[in-house]
Amino acid sequence: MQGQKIPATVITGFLGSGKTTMIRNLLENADGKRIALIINEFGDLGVDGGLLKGCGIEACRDEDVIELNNGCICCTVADDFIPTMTKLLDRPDRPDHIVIETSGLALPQPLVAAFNWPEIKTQVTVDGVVTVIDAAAVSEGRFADDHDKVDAQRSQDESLDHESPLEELFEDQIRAADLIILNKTDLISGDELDGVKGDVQSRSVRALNMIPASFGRISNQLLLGLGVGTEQDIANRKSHHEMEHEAGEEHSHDEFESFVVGLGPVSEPKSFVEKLKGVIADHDVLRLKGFVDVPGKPMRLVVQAVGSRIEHYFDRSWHPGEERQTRLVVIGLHDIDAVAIESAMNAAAA
Ligand SMILES: Nc1nc2c(ncn2[C@@H]2O[C@H](COP(=O)(O)OP(=O)(O)OP(=O)(O)O)[C@@H](O)[C@H]2O)c(=O)[nH]1
Repeated sequence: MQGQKIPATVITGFLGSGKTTMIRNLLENADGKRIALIINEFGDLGVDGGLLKGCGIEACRDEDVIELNNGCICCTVADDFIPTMTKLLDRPDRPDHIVIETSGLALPQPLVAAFNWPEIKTQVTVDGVVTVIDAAAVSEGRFADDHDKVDAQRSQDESLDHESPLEELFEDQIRAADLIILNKTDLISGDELDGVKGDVQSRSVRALNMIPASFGRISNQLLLGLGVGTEQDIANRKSHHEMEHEAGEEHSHDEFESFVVGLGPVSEPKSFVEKLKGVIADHDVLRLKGFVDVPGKPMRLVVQAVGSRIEHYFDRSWHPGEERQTRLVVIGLHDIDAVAIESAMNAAAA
């Protein structure tokens, strides 16, 4: 029992694993609970907040959706997260539950540790860390594909301790978890799911609690009310980066790069999306998402790509007075060729 403290659920998981989709489901089933959302994204375009704000779900009031877009939450704890939490806690109408969506590149550990800061420790506790995993991506080996190369590098240089940045993050997010959602099971077979479970468990010394799901459809009874108080156990869940930091290395997100591409109106969205698939494949784009202005359509088009999988749909009407724009955020590894990608996207939109 955590007394009168407000429970906060931290939802983490790699880029595009399905965090926002799961949160939407959670809000749709809020059952009268007042839930405040803190959403952190990598990249300057608040797509997740933009999708949740005004989504029409009764439990999702615009003032309860707080966006933190000044970098990954794990690096901006003191400047962004703590002041945001204190402001939220000072409101006269305090929420029943707080849900924090980290960016797909965030290490959850520093965020969870922040709940031990005196400003918030007496008022909030971490109900649990929920890590969403793209089971289809794991099954395709997207987080482990550099093993041979890394092992070869290690054998050349004894001091080298780095796995691929994707694999390290994947493991850090698993190690922080109280509950793991193996999402996107609609894309894999039962045998593949068993393989994913084995792979994920092999990355943690603790026995993991894993639930398979598709489109984040999990009962709130399973998701909320874990009652763990994870902040008290954070010392046992060290990330690769914390261990490296103890060895004198600094944590940064230098391995990843994001930029926003602004384009003109797109009159042929189907063909645009087909061409984007090629751009993503040619340039190893990890994540691409944003909004598209389709002339003659009253609705805003959402484009979402996770690796080679791409989706597009109209989500809501452009608001009166809102500028109709085509803006997409692109995320990749640090050597991604932003100039070539921007020019290819311009060509795709033409
Ligand atoms: N097939 C399938 N697609 C899914 C599932 N869950 C989410 N998606 C799709 O995956 C894409 C990314 O989902 P999001 O919920 O935005 O993922 P996210 O983790 O919030 O993404 P970031 O915040 O960018 O890291 C969207 O196109 C979703 O529709 C699922 O279970 N199955």
